[in-house]
Order: sequence, then C-alpha cells, then structure tokens
Amino acid sequence: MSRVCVLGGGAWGTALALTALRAGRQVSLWAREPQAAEAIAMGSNPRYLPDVAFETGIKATTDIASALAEAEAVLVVVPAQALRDTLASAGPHLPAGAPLVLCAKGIESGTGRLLSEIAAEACPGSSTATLSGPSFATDVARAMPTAVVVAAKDEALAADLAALLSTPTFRCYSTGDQTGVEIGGALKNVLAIAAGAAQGAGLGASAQAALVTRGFVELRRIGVAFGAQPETLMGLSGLGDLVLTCASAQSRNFAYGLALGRGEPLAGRPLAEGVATAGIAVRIAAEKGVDAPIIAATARILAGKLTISQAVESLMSRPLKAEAD
Ligand SMILES: NC(=O)C1=CN([C@@H]2O[C@H](COP(=O)(O)OP(=O)(O)OC[C@H]3O[C@@H](n4cnc5c(N)ncnc54)[C@H](OP(=O)(O)O)[C@@H]3O)[C@@H](O)[C@H]2O)C=CC1
Ligand SMILES: O=C(CO)COP(=O)(O)O
Repeated sequence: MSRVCVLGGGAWGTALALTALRAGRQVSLWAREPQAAEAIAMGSNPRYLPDVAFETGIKATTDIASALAEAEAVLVVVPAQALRDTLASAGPHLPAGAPLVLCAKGIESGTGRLLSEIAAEACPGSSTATLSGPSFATDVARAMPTAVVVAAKDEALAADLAALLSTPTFRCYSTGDQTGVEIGGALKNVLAIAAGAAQGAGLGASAQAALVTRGFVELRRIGVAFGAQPETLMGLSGLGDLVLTCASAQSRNFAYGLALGRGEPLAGRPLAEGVATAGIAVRIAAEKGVDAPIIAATARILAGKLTISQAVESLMSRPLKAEAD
C-alpha cells in the first residue's frame, strides 16, 4: 500500500493527510469546498488549522471519484454523524480491496451504531479499521510527537495500516480490539464535556479528578459490556485520550463544556462530538444494564433537563456502596 486517500478536509483530515505524506505516501484528499481544497493543496487550512503552515504535496480536490481513484487505503475523517452519508457518496468509487480507516470518534445518534457497524452497512464489501488515541490535530500537523492506535478485527491489517501511517513523530500501535478502541474514543468526548463544565462552573480540582476517574469507570463498564478488552480501555484510545481531552481547553469537547459551565453561548461553537454521543450513550448503557450516572447527568445537562448544580447534588447523594471498580 502506498496510495492513501483522505475523505474530509477539516483539522483532523488535514493532519492525517500530512502524516501520510510524511510517511512517504502519495496522498489525495477530498474536501467539500473548493477554497478548502485549493488551500490545502497550497499548504494551509485557514478555517480549521489557522495557525499552521505546512508542506505542499497533498492532491486535494472536491471530486470524490478522482480522490478515491487508485487509493489503496481510505481514511474517513468526517464527523461521526456524517459518516453514513459520506460513505454512501464514496461507495460507488471505492477501489476494490482498499480498507476504510475510520478516524472519527462517536456513535450514530439515531441508531446507536458504532462507526465500524455503519461502515459495514454502507460499504459491505470493504474491510474496516479504526484509528484513535490522544492526538490533537494541530500537534500532529506540526509534527509534534504523538502516539495512536490502529485497530482492526484482522490484526494483520491493523499492523499493515499502522506501518503505512507511522512516521518518526507519529507512532501507530496496532490491536485487534476494534470495539474497545471505538468505545473509548466515543465516550471520552462526553466525559471531556463534563470535565469542562465542572471547571467552567468552578467546582474545583478535586471534583475534576473525581469526575475523570469515576467517568473512566463508566467508560470501562460500557466497553466491557460490548466485549472490549479492559487493557484496550486502559490504553491510548481509552484512558490516554480521556486524560488528554479532560485536561486541555485545546479539546473542543472540553471547551464546549467550559462554555456550558460558565453560562456562555453554545451556538456556533466548533464541532464537539460528545454532544451528539451523550444521549445515545445513555440509551446504550441502559440497554446493556450498565450504571453510568456521570454520562447520564451530562446528557441531561446537554438536553437542558438538569442544571450543573442539580447534577452535582444528585451525583453526590447517590447511595454509597462498596465499589468493586
Ligand atoms: N481535531 C482533532 O484534533 C481530532 C479530531 N478527531 C475526530 O475526527 C473527526 C473529524 O474532526 P475534525 O476534522 O477535527 O473536524 P472539523 O470540524 O475540523 O472538520 C470537519 C470536516 O468534515 C466535513 N464535514 C462536516 N459535515 C460534513 C458532512 N455532513 N458531510 C461531509 N463532510 C462533512 C467538514 O467540511 P466543511 O468544511 O465543508 O463543512 C470538514 O472538512 C471527529 O470525529 C473528531 O472527533 C480525532 C482526533 C483528533
Ligand atoms: O480527540 C481528540 C484528541 O485525541 C480531539 O478532541 P476534541 O474533538 O475534543 O478537540
């Protein structure tokens, strides 16, 4: 494999296209807007990576068929809720045998499908992998040291894709636990909103640490209920990404929570995947019989059904029991 196509010209799509370029691959990229494609081809992405100038060499286009032509691997880097429609557009042009590498973090809000399940429905002939882990697009675009994981049920495919995308500054581990990697990436976004809201509401550093730690327990419980391996949830794509995004306003999910906690306007903010994932995560947890009170409280706050102080009161007054986890 040496020809990589990236679907999506946002922050993460651009950063991953640059990584593939730096790994020595031929890289095409599909963006919806002509200005975006032109800028990326010329070494900038003013809307999504405003402060980063980068090398040229990405063949960016608004023509999805030409972007996909001859691709040997396809990185799908549009928001989770746009994945199904994007794959429907890409499907007729996918080169035979090219795996889909799913790079978004979320769960489909209407159906509860994981992203690999959406891909299996939309492109039944394609194999899929998931790329996830603690990695801010600006860091990656600037070639700052970063480690992620590529997961596929076919472990040899995961290892091949990890080798395809690794560079001296972008270290890709590989695993066969795709479900574990997907769950970690989706749920950490919800918890990052909660952590940002706690900070914005001035609840203090002790509350913040309790929230992240007990939130991780909920992420792990849900992951295990899906059959994920606990080690995966403890790894880069679970705990690692949770730690990153719950501690930095560079995270759009954390920043969304911060604005929420401060009572600032939320309309028009950058993409925060956790907003669409929170409600469906609660439904999934309930279906699996998993107790997830922090995720549930976050969803209710986002839906305007609970204030942050009511959420704190309800979480702090839950009956204490000996916690096995
Ligand atoms: N940014 C980051 O640091 C990281 C992001 N991710 C994940 O990657 C995914 C994408 O995030 P990111 O690139 O940062 O997001 P951005 O908001 O930066 O970019 C989103 C991109 O998707 C396109 N897009 C939006 N809606 C649709 C749609 N309905 N159909 C097709 N394309 C659409 C946008 O195009 P247009 O401009 O035309 O609207 C844009 O190119 C998310 O799931 C995120 O969680 C993962 C790791 C790191
Ligand atoms: O997933 C990310 C880092 O690993 C990016 O987080 P945000 O989408 O919250 O910015």
